[in-house]
Amino acid sequence: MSAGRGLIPVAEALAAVFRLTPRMPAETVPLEAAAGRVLAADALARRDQPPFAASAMDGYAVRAAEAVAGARLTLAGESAAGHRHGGALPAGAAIRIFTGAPVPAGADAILIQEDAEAGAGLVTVREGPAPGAFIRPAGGDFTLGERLAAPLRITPRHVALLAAMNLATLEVARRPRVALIPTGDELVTPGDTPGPDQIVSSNNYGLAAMLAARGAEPLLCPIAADRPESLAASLRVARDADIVVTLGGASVGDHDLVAAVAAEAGLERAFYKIAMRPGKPLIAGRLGDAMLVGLPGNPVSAMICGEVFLVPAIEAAQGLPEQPRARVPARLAHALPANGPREHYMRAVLGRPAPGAALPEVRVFENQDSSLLATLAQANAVAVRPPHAPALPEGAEIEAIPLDGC
Ligand SMILES: Nc1nc2c(c(=O)[nH]1)N[C@H]1C(S)=C(S)[C@@H](COP(=O)(O)OP(=O)(O)OC[C@H]3O[C@@H](n4cnc5c(N)ncnc54)[C@H](O)[C@@H]3O)O[C@H]1N2
Ligand code: MOO
Repeated sequence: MSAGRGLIPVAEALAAVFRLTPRMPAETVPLEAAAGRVLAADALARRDQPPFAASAMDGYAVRAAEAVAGARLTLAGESAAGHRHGGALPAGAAIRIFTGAPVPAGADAILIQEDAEAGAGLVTVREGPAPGAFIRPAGGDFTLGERLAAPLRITPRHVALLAAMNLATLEVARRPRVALIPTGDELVTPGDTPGPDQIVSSNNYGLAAMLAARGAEPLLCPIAADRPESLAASLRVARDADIVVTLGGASVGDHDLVAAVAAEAGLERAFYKIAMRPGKPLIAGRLGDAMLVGLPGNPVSAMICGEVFLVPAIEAAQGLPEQPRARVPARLAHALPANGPREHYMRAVLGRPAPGAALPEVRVFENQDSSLLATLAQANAVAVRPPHAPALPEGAEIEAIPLDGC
């Protein structure tokens, strides 16, 4: 089906963005700075964990065959976490032991203290443990050389594991530097006093937050005025970044300068104008060693193009697989009209399944005007409609991209 006059399909545009995306070299960071970064080389455990058979409970290390109900065992010493008992367990004896302490040689079970009575150098067994009870075998968690394979986005759970593996530093992909250049005489910085015809620049801040959450280092550039020299100067400064993102000025109006000024600056354009709503005037290409992405100015267009193109690019730049945003199937809570020629990314709220239904329910905002940031903030997903999709009744299945871990 036609994507609409000369507009390229979203999937093709994303494939081009992946081809343009620069891949980041590895750098070494301390463990405490590793969360959120992408592991660039396999991390290998530097020891077994636990490094010795350890007690899982407070009680007595015993031989299960001797520690039967009614038996009286001689108390022969103590093993605490960090201070093992020097010798082996003598015959007919028990060794006091605490959680995390090494199990003495000869012991094969832990008699928990609730099942014993102690006094006068003796331990009387109330209920005997099964062989192996409450002993964590050496290497039961992981063993020397066991690996956490790259590439991998490091979560707090991985940080705990990497610390236990005795790794103080890690090889991770460098953060891609993303220069964000807002354009337009109408813009002022948040906190400034706008003139009567001015508005506050929002796209650069929203995108900086979005991309930083995916591991990028955003660089907030000054607002470029609607004059070619101003934008050209911004591009000269920004091209040292890995990814240069212009905001606004992408369309066809007399003051929309990005395509012309970027071409003048040496942009090797990969595409301009895509079959996406919102986001039609998207531009991408290579500018020196950087990828340039020219986002539309309408705030929702910029943010949704950020989610659909820049988030996957930032992940790929850090060595993660080239993947479009994950979609989930959902059930429409209401009917939708037929779609036009552009793939439509509709702000929506994804909720629980309706009673008796398997799929989550999705409600699409009625007003999808690409200037409305309030509805974007209320949305937790975007429902996606292919070009020329037919009208859908209530209850029809539709795909949605969950946002922000929804
Ligand atoms: N005749 C046509 N007009 C328009 C077309 C078209 O095909 N033919 N496309 C429309 C579409 S779709 C979009 S999207 C916009 C995109 O235009 P630009 O990328 O050139 O964006 P601007 O004109 O610079 O700005 C649009 C709008 O967004 C506001 N804006 C810009 N930057 C920011 C910012 N950093 N923070 C907040 N708001 C921003 C700007 O003030 C405008 O209101 O073009 C349509 N027009
Ligand atoms: O593509 Mo524009 O982004 O429809 O508003």
